[in-house]
Amino acid sequence: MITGAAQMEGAILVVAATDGAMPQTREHLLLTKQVGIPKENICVFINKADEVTDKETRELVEMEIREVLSQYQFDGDNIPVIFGSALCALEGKMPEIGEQAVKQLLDTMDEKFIIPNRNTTTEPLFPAEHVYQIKGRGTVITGKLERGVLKKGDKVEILGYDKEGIKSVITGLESFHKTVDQAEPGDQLGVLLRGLGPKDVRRGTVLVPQGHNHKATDKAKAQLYVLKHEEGGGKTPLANYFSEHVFSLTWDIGAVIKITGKDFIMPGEAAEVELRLVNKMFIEPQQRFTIRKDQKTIGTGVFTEVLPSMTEDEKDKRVLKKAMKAEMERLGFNPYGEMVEKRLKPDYSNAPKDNPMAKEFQGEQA
Ligand SMILES: Nc1nc2c(ncn2[C@@H]2O[C@H](COP(=O)(O)OP(=O)(O)OP(=O)(O)O)[C@@H](O)[C@H]2O)c(=O)[nH]1
Repeated sequence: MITGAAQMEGAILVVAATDGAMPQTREHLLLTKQVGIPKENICVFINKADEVTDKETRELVEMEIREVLSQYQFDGDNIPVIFGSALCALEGKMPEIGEQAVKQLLDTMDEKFIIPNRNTTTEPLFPAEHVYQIKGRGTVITGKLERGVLKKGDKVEILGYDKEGIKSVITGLESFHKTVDQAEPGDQLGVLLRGLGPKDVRRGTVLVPQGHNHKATDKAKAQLYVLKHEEGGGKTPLANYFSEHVFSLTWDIGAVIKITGKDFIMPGEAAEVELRLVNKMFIEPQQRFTIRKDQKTIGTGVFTEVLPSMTEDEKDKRVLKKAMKAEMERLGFNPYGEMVEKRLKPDYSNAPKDNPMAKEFQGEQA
């Protein structure tokens, strides 16, 4: 769900009646909060009801999921919970848990979900999801208009992946195969742009109006929460200079994490960090992000301050390696994995012995 998560305004939490709440249930609830889905806009579909027919087990699964919802500050007592079976719906069997349950799910969403406040007065922001080159017409970017209004003829600029100052004009807007003159926040759009080269825009860049005062940056401060293992996260803490993959809006990119004020972030803990990205991207305060490793969400956070881009020295890989080596020698153990240790050959002779944190890094790397 992660990269698509920038697009979401409501959520159906699907739980198998045979399994109940799993670590990924918690992970997704956290992410649901993280992407700012209104609390009213969530409902639960307990699937595989064909395999769990007795009332008591169903009640137990429902109770458990309501408890988990409450743990994550959702209204566990009142969130709609629907039992059904996707398989029966597909195969046209047992309509009361098949087709009818799916219809009930759709009706519930129609009735209960609120349309989020769509900000039409602020400066537009349109993150690119997909980019197509159409011969003779130009470049089409698809995605969701995050905020503001876009009109045909608007002068826009592309920002992100080190790009800045690439200007264009909107020559057409399309929403669900219909040409429109104006697009509003929340609209799923195709935006046709004039005069762009194939490398000017890609997934993860954003469109903002010309005259904006953003600057793409590769350095920002953020507040980061590291997921617990039970929330689908990793088992090991996060150490200084860890390189991870950061996802925000529609972009995702490698980043080095510097922790402010402490050496590690334990699973279940939050801390202030500085993120140093591989490319300059669109970042603004309050923008949310997640950190993923090996298909797993290990952290979620919010950018708090945009910092000036990195200096050449800060970008220098050798400087980073030196810092990692110094960190290993200061801690007296290696949090970065064998490969790094082999390459950097830290000298532990003057390092403190038996750092209790060392064992936190044994076993599975987060
Ligand atoms: N009995 C039964 N099986 C179902 C139902 N819905 C899905 N399944 C089966 O459950 C299995 C998992 O389905 P997926 O669609 O891969 O579910 P998923 O949530 O992506 O699974 P994960 O990868 O484990 O997260 C498949 O074999 C489906 O056929 C259902 O309503 N009843």
